[in-house]
Amino acid sequence: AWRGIIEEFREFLPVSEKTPVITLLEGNTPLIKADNLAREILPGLNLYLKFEGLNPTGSFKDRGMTMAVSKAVEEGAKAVICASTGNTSASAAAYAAKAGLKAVVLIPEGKIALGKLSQAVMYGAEVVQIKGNFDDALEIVREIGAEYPITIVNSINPYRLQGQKTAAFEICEQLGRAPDYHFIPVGNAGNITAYWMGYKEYFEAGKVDSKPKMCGWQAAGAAPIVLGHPVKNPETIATAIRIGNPASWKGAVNAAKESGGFIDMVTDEEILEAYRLVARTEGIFCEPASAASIAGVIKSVRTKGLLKAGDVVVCTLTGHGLKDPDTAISMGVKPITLPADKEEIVKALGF
Ligand SMILES: Cc1ncc(COP(=O)(O)O)c(/C=C/C(=O)C(=O)O)c1O
Repeated sequence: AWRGIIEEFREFLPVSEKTPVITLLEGNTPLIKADNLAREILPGLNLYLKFEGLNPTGSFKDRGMTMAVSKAVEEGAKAVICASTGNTSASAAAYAAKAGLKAVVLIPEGKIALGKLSQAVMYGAEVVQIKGNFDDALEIVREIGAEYPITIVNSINPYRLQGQKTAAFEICEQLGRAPDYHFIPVGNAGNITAYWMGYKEYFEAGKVDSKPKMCGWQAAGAAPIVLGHPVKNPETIATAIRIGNPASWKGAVNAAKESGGFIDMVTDEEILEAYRLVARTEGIFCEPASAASIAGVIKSVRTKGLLKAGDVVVCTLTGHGLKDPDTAISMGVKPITLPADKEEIVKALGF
């Protein structure tokens, strides 16, 4: 039975027998062949979706958090802290609860998806909504972590990237090879950095004989790496990646360059088109930020002529759609309301 990513990938992780393993059995998420979606974008494309929304707290953050919290316990920490657009705080709160640690989370007031806030609250974190954005919150967390005995578990904590690189290992095992391209959303840029680390390690270990081109996607209103400068007031409906000054900026640029890939951006409209399309063609409900990777595939085909039939492309869908019910309801097909009368309903449905 699956024992969580630390036990499954121990040989590739900075853990020893002294490391307590705090796990919610994260990882082992499905790699789904998306033939219906591929047909809508580019017939013949071998498109796979790594659905990280099926992790214990509904996002990829659990991979990094099992490592960061296990190492925090090993080092005698009593409390953890993070800034978050939502998913990091949900995951930190859950793993802290499992570990018996206190969790303090700083989130941008009014800019966190409902599902994520409900998780941080339920897992028992101290939830602080700041009058500012994620970048402001991260700055404060860096200062607090430097002055007080509390472990920062944002992806500036190297153990987070160590845990997150295991998704690349799983993809290589599931595909039996590395993909030609890996498309991924980019916010604080830890995940694209972690995946590239993972693909390189698996290649160097002789587990695969190639590495993918890393293709990162920012939201047009929050695209500091694409623009080449921090964005003071980032704005996007994909609130998970509403970040103006990514902590792993260098790692992301390095991943794109070393792999022969790139970092580009997609508009909110393109993100929402992809968000709806993947749900309607594949029955997969991801959150808006995750759909940036699919919007990137669509843009790459439509405007960049980048991909061709036969290419093996993996998109990471980073979070579950249930995280952000408000966006789903506002962007989905409107429900109709009718009296509880069969005839009325049958008529309205045009049977
Ligand atoms: C669904 C979802 N998709 C993509 C990203 C971007 O990953 P990174 O580029 O590694 O930051 C996030 C990130 C969220 C936070 O940064 C946070 O929770 O504080 C996310 O939740």
